[in-house]
Amino acid sequence: MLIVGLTGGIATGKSTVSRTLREAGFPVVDADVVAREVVEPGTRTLEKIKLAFGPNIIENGILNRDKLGRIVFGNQAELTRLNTIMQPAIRSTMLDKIAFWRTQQIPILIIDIPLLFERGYDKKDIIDKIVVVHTTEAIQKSRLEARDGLDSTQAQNRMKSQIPIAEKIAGADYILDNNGDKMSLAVQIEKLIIELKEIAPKYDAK
Ligand SMILES: CC(C)(COP(=O)(O)OP(=O)(O)OC[C@H]1O[C@@H](n2cnc3c(N)ncnc32)[C@H](O)[C@@H]1O)[C@@H](O)C(=O)NCCC(=O)NCCS
Ligand SMILES: Nc1ncnc2c1ncn2[C@@H]1O[C@H](COP(=O)(O)OP(=O)(O)OP(=O)(O)O)[C@@H](O)[C@H]1O
Repeated sequence: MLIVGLTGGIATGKSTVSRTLREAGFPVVDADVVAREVVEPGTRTLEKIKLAFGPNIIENGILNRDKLGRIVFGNQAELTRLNTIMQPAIRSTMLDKIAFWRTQQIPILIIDIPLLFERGYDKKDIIDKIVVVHTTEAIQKSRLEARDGLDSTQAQNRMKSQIPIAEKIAGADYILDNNGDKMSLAVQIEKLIIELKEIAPKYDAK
């Protein structure tokens, strides 16, 4: 199985790309979805978050994501505290999902993971090829503000919580430029699919 890591900066278009890949028939493991699963009501990770950030971070058993986002984005110490709790749980669930897909005899698995580089998934021990979807910072910021209803400072804080996109591009095997319209992105994705299908047989025995 060829494992393809899809990453980029916040709001540069990963979900838009992974949606298209899913529609084209590729299974996708989404780290943002996993990050929600591991804090579902009753989980040990949610309990740890409650201990670290106080009981008010949970309302009716459910994590208040907006409140936690306001605490951690823009405050490195708090973000590190959250990451220390979340990352082991996210990693272990991701590995379980990858192990499941290995039993399904599929040629290509897509891993949509915003923090691929930040979390060391670029070592090629798990992920074989890296796709980076990028935009300019100005476009990234305006799409982020529009999608999530954030003000300029909140958007900037979230962007600054990740390594610069130029470093991600430097580590990419495939690059998708999402500064244009969605049609331009779709054309690049079609080309990417052809290239991935070409190399996938080399990973059959893996
Ligand atoms: C702080 C939380 C509750 C805010 O939730 P919210 O629903 O507002 O955002 P969501 O989870 O949808 O994330 C949106 C984007 O923010 C960025 N982001 C999320 N967590 C982080 C982080 N720890 N560091 C840097 N960027 C992050 C990613 O690009 C992600 O796609 C949430 O982001 C969280 O639990 N983060 C820690 C878990 C994590 O590392 N997730 C990323 C998966 S690898
Ligand atoms: N080419 C494009 N033209 C206009 N808007 C776009 C384009 N690509 C993506 N968008 C919009 O930009 C926003 C961010 O895209 P998307 O949600 O795919 O980013 P993401 O990288 O998955 O974000 P996150 O890191 O938060 O998960 C969305 O509202 C999406 O519809």
